[in-house]
Amino acid sequence: MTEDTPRTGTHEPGSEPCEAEDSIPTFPVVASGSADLPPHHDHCLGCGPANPHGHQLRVRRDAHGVHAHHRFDSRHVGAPTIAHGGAVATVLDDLFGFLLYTVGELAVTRHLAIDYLAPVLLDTPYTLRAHIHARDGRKLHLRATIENDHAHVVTTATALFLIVDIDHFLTTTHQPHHR
Ligand SMILES: CCCCCCCCCCCCCCCC(=O)SCCNC(=O)CCNC(=O)[C@H](O)C(C)(C)COP(=O)(O)OP(=O)(O)OC[C@H]1O[C@@H](n2cnc3c(N)ncnc32)[C@H](O)[C@@H]1OP(=O)(O)O
Repeated sequence: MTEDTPRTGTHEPGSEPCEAEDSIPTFPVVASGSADLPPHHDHCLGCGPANPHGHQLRVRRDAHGVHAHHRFDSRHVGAPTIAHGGAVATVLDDLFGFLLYTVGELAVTRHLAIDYLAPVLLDTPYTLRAHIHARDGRKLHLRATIENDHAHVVTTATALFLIVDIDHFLTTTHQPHHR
């Protein structure tokens, strides 16, 4: 761990931004019931407020994990009137990334699986929820749902995130893994 390593610890709601002065994102543990969690970084495709092409997801921690309210719009169209499955996956992957605020660690997606049970419609309100199903060492097994205003679940997702250290983001020589 170096002095550039993202900090972990307890975050008082609304007290400090996600990014340190040197622009290295931090993943402090954020208390349940707090206000919006900080975006991963300003230009994050899922949640960055400065990314005009992004989803600008706003996520809160709750007693079970994290949740968000979201509407897909015409930028995310797949089949007419329906959100593109890749856009839905983007938002779910990013939502999973907010669970890092419940563990206070850096982690990345190793596996993401999505069941599209019913179309996700454009310009329609949805509630997204994610929680940690199990932790096994550095493996985080995660689950998520998207439900409509009638409490019907339209999408479910599971993910395996692996905890990594800061060097993961600093090296440019990653080798692919073959399973
Ligand atoms: C300048 C600083 C910037 C900092 C900035 C921070 C930003 C933080 C942003 C977060 C924001 C989030 C946003 C959304 C989340 C993304 O978008 S993350 C981006 C997408 N993901 C990636 O790029 C990850 C690419 N993959 C990798 O780099 C490497 O594969 C990994 C994930 C580091 C894992 O490599 P590894 O450590 O060698 O692990 P590997 O041996 O493959 O597997 C580890 C274990 O998992 C098991 N496993 C693997 N796959 C499976 C599977 N499908 N099922 C079951 N088990 C499996 C293996 O069997 C193994 O088990 P054990 O043998 O240990 O018991």
